[in-house]
Formats: sequence, C-alpha cells, structure tokens
Amino acid sequence: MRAEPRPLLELDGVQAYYGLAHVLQGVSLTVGPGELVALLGRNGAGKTTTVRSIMGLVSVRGGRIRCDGRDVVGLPAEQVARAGVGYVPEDRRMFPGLTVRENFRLAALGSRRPRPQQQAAVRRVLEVFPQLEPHLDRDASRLSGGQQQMVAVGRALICGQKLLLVDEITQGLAPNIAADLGRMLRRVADEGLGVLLVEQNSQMALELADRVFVLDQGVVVHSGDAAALRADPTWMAQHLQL
Ligand SMILES: Nc1ncnc2c1ncn2[C@@H]1O[C@H](COP(=O)(O)OP(=O)(O)OP(=O)(O)O)[C@@H](O)[C@H]1O
Repeated sequence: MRAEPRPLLELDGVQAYYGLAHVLQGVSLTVGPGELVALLGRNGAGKTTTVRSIMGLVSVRGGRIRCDGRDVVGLPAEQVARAGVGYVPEDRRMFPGLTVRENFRLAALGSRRPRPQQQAAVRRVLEVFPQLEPHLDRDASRLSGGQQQMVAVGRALICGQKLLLVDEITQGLAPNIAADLGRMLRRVADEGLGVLLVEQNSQMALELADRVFVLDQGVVVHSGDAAALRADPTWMAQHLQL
C-alpha cells in the first residue's frame, strides 16, 4: 500500500481571536502536495482569518498549524514564508514603480537559489502566465487587476514556495479573467504545489478543487471530495445557500 504524502498544510483545532472576539473555533483542515483545496463559506465565516492565522497575522490561542511538517503558530509572517508558504492576499500589494521584471527579480533573489535556477523559475512563470510577457517592463502597479494577480502568484512561485494561500484573488475581475486565473492555479497544483483557495465564486472553486471545506461561524461545517460534491446537485444549495 502506498503511503499518503505528508500534508504541506495541517490545521488542527485552530482557535483564533481578534482581541476578545473568538473568530475561529476549532478549524481543522489539510492540503497535500498537488492538491487544490477550496475554503468556502458565507461572508464573515472566517475564511480570511484562517489564512491570516496560518501567516501569523492573527492571534492563535489554541490548536496546531504545521507547514511542511513545521509548527508555525507564534512565528512571524516572514518565518512562515521561509517554511515554504506563499500568501497572495486580496489586495495583491504591488510595489509602485517596480516593473513586472523587477518584481520577479526581487522574488528570485529572495529565494536564495543559484542564478540559473532563478532564471529557470522566471521562465516557468512566464509559461504559466504568457499574458505577462508583453508587460515585463511595465510598472506592475499599473497593470489590470487580473494581470497584477498573475504577478502576485508568479512572485510566490519564483520564491520556490511549496504551498500557496490564495485569498479571493478573482474578486472584481471579469469572469473570463477569473476563469483564466483559476485554470492557472489548477495547473500550479497539478505540477505538485499545494493550493488553499479562498473564493467567493463557489461554483468556480468547486470545479477547480480536489477537496472542499465549508466554514460557518468559525467552524468547518462540511468537507468533502469536490468530484463527489459536483455530482450532487443539491449540495451547493444545502451547504452554501446559493
Ligand atoms: N480586524 C478585525 N477585527 C475584528 N474582527 C474582525 C477583523 N477582521 C475580521 N473580523 C471578524 O471576524 C469574522 C470573520 O471574518 P473573515 O474576514 O475571516 O471572514 P471571511 O469568511 O473571510 O468573509 P469575507 O468573505 O467577507 O471576507 C467576522 O465576523 C469579521 O467581522
């Protein structure tokens, strides 16, 4: 019997707070290598808080978070990133004045890999996001929303991260651009990375994902295999109230 690969991300009974507000009340989930896992739920369910807890940006006062086998609760975000976690937040955070090429070069330098590997990583990202090639010398903060998200995901890939946390990056984008980004994330997972995808468009997320977790009021109320859920027409209505 083949052993299951070790998860890249394991949350076990995570309790997180904003001040006195107890927002996550025991969240458990895993993401394995090559897996795209969707985290769904209504507004205010705790999806962003889950992602921010992993990155050390929220006060976690119970439970365990492991990234690639390393306990990360209590570590600052830069150390979580060093454990192999790339975070692509909703607001994408482009540095104004830096071109796309410079964004990629900075990410490559940060990876501390040998130069030929850095260059290969940039070439790889341009294969995944060919739309960026004509814009390499443009100020990244002036690109369209979808292109900026591609730069943000590209930076995480160039850094050599094994796990990507992607928080609502399709928000406000045209449906065809959102679908392109989704397909690219699926490709990234198919190449062996783990992807945790927070997505408002539950239908799209369910189509892309291998597994799905649904949060409500800070707890996982449902989880399952995405293929099985796609085959169940009543599931979306029952669990996501769509
Ligand atoms: N900085 C904060 N301070 C206090 N409470 C917060 C803060 N950020 C979020 N909350 C609260 O925590 C709860 C979970 O919010 P969170 O942003 O994680 O939800 P979400 O599922 O990502 O929702 P959305 O889809 O609206 O982004 C909500 O009740 C929200 O009001």
